[in-house]
Amino acid sequence: MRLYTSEAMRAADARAVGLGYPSLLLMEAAGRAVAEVVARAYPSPKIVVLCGKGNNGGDGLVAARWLRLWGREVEVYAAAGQEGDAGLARSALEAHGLKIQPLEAWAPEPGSLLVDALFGTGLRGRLEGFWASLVAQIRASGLPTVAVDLPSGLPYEPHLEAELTVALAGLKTEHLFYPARSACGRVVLVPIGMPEPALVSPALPELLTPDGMRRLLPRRPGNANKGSVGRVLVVGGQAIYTGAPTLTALAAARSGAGLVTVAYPAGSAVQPPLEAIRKPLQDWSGEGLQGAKAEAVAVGMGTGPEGVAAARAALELGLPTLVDADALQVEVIDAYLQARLPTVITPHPGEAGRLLGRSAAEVAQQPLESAALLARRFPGAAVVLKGGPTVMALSPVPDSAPVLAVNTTGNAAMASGGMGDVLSGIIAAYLAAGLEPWDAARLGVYLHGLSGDLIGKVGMLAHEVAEGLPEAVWRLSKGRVRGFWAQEPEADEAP
Ligand SMILES: NC(=O)C1=CN([C@@H]2O[C@H](COP(=O)(O)OP(=O)(O)OC[C@H]3O[C@@H](n4cnc5c(N)ncnc54)[C@H](O)[C@@H]3O)[C@@H](O)[C@H]2O)[C@@H](O)CC1
Ligand SMILES: Nc1ncnc2c1ncn2[C@@H]1O[C@H](COP(=O)(O)OP(=O)(O)O)[C@@H](O)[C@H]1O
Ligand SMILES: [K+]
Repeated sequence: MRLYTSEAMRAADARAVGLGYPSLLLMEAAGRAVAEVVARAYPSPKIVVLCGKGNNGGDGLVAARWLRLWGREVEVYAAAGQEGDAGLARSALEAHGLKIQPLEAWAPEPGSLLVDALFGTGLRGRLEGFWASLVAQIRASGLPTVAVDLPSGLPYEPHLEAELTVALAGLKTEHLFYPARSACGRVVLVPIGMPEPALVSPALPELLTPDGMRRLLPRRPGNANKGSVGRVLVVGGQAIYTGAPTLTALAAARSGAGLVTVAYPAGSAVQPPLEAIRKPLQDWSGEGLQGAKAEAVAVGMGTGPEGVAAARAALELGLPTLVDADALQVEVIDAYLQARLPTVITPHPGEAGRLLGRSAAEVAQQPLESAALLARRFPGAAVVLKGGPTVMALSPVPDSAPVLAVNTTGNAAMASGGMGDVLSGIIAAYLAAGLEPWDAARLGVYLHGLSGDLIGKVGMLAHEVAEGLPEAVWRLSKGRVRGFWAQEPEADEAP
């Protein structure tokens, strides 16, 4: 599944039409799907559909027809001058005897439900004049609103705020990224019959889906032993961040690693989990790490200024490595890539900003672009730019266009200390289990967020997210996970 910009979705529409798929069929499917979602989510109120001049308005006119045919009380207010498919949708509705009123005549009616079919992906620039005051009037009414495709006005200000948004054919950036995402409310994605070749475009970011991620889960044969399913070495810890490597080790073990070893400065207060092997080090010379039994390393968590020394010591093991936190320095990552080691880097916006020479705020405002820049700067490394949502990027070879992926799990309750350390442990466990960096990164990010969603409450702690991983993996493996865009998420899995 791909993530679209408005432009990319319009291109997909054009490809469908180019393939011979009639656009009126798409509009009919879109409008009917909107009607179905509205009818199910709002069984009783009077429905007021507000339609613009373009195809978004056309979808609203189709939805109004079906809702009326299903016996719902429907009023329609529309801009004048629909043409093409939207014009046909208008005459089809009028053929059923419904009188369409001008948009200017709309006034808020308490108890009604609004369907916002004013603007979708065709909006160019901010709303002004009549449209801006209509948006203000609708918002001031406080009436519940269902948006067709996008809340009108997005991604600019002003825009409508929807309780529910019915995304047509594919999810758009506004449905995933803040602040626009807040205006969408609950998002339900509906297919509209678009031919698959029209939808797929490798240049668009991949959206991590339950099906896609389930396929990446490593199989655990019945005769597995602790040495055969992946052993992880965690290298970190220092005076004040003694919990960080412990959380990473816990998460690696909870992700199925057969053995976890924690290497930390001797004399520090690091307390590895009971099940872990301890490796207290006298210094970061690297000698102390030799002989550690592992198939992958996680380095950098809680090392403070010793991060570079720790990462250089770990580099000598020649293993697939996850580089995090204090080890995230340009010279470290370059050294790993020069050594041709499979590498995953997991910066948060502050660390990414440091690597790119930008501010954390700039990175957080442009996560897709920033992840792509990091991938180009560090070709061969799987880049995990953490955030809500986390974005991943990989340029397989120098100067290659990065492939991008966007996570679809996780929630704001995960904004608390130690969550990143847990993510590092998960990804390291999958590296140790033999997954390629790109697969380990995507699966790890997805499961981390899924475990957080299964808890879903503010105040949850990082170690609880680690403890929840077996349940998250089990549900994913059994096909019991649905994307946030599903019409009816399973009751016991919704946050
Ligand atoms: N084949 C297709 O193209 C399909 C399109 N679909 C729907 O069509 C929508 C896109 O339709 P359109 O491309 O017609 O675009 P919209 O309906 O989103 O908006 C286009 C209209 O808005 C006006 N407009 C643009 N910017 C404005 C601004 N800043 N201020 C005031 N007016 C402005 C344009 O002049 C035009 O009349 C999608 O969001 C979706 O709802 C669906 O029907 C499915 C198929
Ligand atoms: N609002 C949010 N939505 C989704 N995930 C979030 C959100 N806030 C934080 N997270 C996740 O929590 C983790 C935080 O990582 P990080 O900042 O490195 O924490 P720490 O350094 O305390 O371990 C990341 O994986 C991030 O994606
Ligand atoms: K809309």
